[in-house]
Amino acid sequence: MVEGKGIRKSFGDLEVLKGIDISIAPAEIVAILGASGAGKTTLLQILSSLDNPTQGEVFINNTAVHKLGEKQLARFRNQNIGFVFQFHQLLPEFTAAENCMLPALIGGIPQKEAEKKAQELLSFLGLEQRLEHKPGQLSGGEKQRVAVARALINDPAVIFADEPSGNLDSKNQDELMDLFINLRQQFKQTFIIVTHDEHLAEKSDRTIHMKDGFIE
Ligand SMILES: Nc1ncnc2c1ncn2[C@@H]1O[C@H](COP(=O)(O)OP(=O)(O)OP(=O)(O)O)[C@@H](O)[C@H]1O
Repeated sequence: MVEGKGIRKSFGDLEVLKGIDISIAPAEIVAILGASGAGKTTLLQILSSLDNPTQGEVFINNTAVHKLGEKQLARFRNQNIGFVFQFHQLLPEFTAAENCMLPALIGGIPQKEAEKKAQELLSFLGLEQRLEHKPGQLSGGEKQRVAVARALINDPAVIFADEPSGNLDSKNQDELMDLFINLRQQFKQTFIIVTHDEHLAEKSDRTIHMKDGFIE
């Protein structure tokens, strides 16, 4: 499903990723762990096509994403990938339902259909009473669930999450991981999650430990 071959990444003289080979199967939940500065976020950004490797290749769903042009890549991301970040990055002037449906509208789904899908997803995530709330009227856990719904709206095959629970208390952290496991069961998505939390990582199918730009 997601494959990185011989990935190296340098920022100027600093080599942050030093030759990484990684292969993640469909419907697998993988947690990437490691000390601060080990290169976890850099690897996630490259595997998810948000950044280019200095060397190496990335395949998502058998597509060589490093070879796509900018327009093709934007389209590919919209259709195939969901992103969840530590800070939910919801648009403050829009309601939960509007935030959730945005990627569907960008992908060309008609408004009514996008609305319906957003309602279904938010209800599935226990937010049926919050559809018209704006992010400022939601709790941290609720905001993060809206962000998860937004990541799921185009039925992506793979979800990349960078410290998705980093901003949540331990109860909400647990709930978020259980949600990912539940979603994988329902929709068979692949989840690749950068986390500092060993407890969360224990619930994943596989943990990958990074150290100084290598996989241990
Ligand atoms: N755009 C950039 N320009 C220069 N250096 C960068 C850039 N992005 C990351 N780095 C450096 O690359 C190294 C790895 O960063 P990265 O964010 O991948 O680590 P991480 O393992 O995710 O750490 P953390 O757990 O603290 O988020 C760090 O030393 C960081 O300073």
